[in-house]
Amino acid sequence: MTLPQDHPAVPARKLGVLLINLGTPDAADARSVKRYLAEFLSDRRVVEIPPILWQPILRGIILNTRPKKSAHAYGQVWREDGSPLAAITRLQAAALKDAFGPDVMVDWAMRYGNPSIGDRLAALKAAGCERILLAPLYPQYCGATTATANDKAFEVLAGMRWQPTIRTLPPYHDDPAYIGALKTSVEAALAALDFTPQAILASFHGMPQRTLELGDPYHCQCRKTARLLGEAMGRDLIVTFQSRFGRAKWLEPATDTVLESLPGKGIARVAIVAPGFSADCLETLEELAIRGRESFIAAGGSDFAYLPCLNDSPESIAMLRILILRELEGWTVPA
Ligand SMILES: C=CC1=C(C)c2cc3[nH]c(cc4nc(cc5[nH]c(cc1n2)c(C)c5CCC(=O)O)C(CCC(=O)O)=C4C)c(C)c3C=C
Ligand SMILES: [Fe+2]
Ligand SMILES: [Fe+2]
Repeated sequence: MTLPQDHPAVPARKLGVLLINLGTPDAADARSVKRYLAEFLSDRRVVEIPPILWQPILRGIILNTRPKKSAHAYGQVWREDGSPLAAITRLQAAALKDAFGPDVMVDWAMRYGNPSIGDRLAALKAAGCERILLAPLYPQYCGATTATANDKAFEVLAGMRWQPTIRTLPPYHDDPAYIGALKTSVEAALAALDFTPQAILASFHGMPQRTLELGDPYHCQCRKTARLLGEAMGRDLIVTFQSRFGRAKWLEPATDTVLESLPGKGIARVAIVAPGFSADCLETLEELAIRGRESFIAAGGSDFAYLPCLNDSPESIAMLRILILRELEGWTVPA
């Protein structure tokens, strides 16, 4: 879109972009994981059970059992520069900073844990950003991810006497820039394999089935992403949902169930990609790449490849730059 002649561009203002992802513990130990899970699983956008019923279960059972198990899982994927999710989001912010130059400040935050949305919003404001784009890095909109990230930012803004002006990044599940970046990334990863997969799974994080019935667009947006990616690649993808949590019915089919069923159907060579995660994390590196592989091979599979997320690859940064620039339109000053 170009601005009409009689509608001049706004004067120069310092612009800020805050990349937001889910959150992760500060360290791969049970104490840190407990602190992180307590915050995450107390979010009413994530667990929609009334607190009077849920908090005793969370405090009495889950926070006494899960942290140790999860800390072990985090330990298997932890990097020298920290939790993969945080390390990769930091790299994405640094690459975008280079891509935008000095007129746009780029920072990053986590919805749960550190660096917090409150601290980073305050830092952008203190650095003189009068206009800030909140960019939750979830291609598919979900109340439990996109909405709660924005809620937290607006909660922080509610405490500011002089608020910056705010925009939010829309979901980009069907954006040609995103589908194109996925196609480039997946095809490059497939070309580097030493086997030819008979099937490719597109595994998305699951959600309770009830959220679909209540009108959350997440499930439909996941399916649309997979359809468009499949069309772009000229082959069908098997859509599955992973990381089931709790006793309620979750979206199906479940990634683990499908993986284990494939060898029995004559499919012994698979590749799996997780297009809903903008950065690799516990749920991809441990649940898919380690446990998924183990269960597929144990079920009789012969070859398994986990294809990485977009992360800070050149195609990912080029895509994010396009999506972000579009939202900054009218805020930017023509060169
Ligand atoms: C990408 C979208 C995500 C949706 C939708 C989502 C929903 C959701 N998740 C849980 C419970 C857990 N998720 C955990 C980790 C986790 N989840 C996402 C993304 C989505 N979650 C990411 C990126 C991560 C990885 C974090 C990391 O540190 O690498 C965990 C913690 C790990 C564990 O103990 O297994 C839990 C718990 C629910 C209940 C939910 C929707 C209702
Ligand atoms: Fe999750
Ligand atoms: Fe998990």
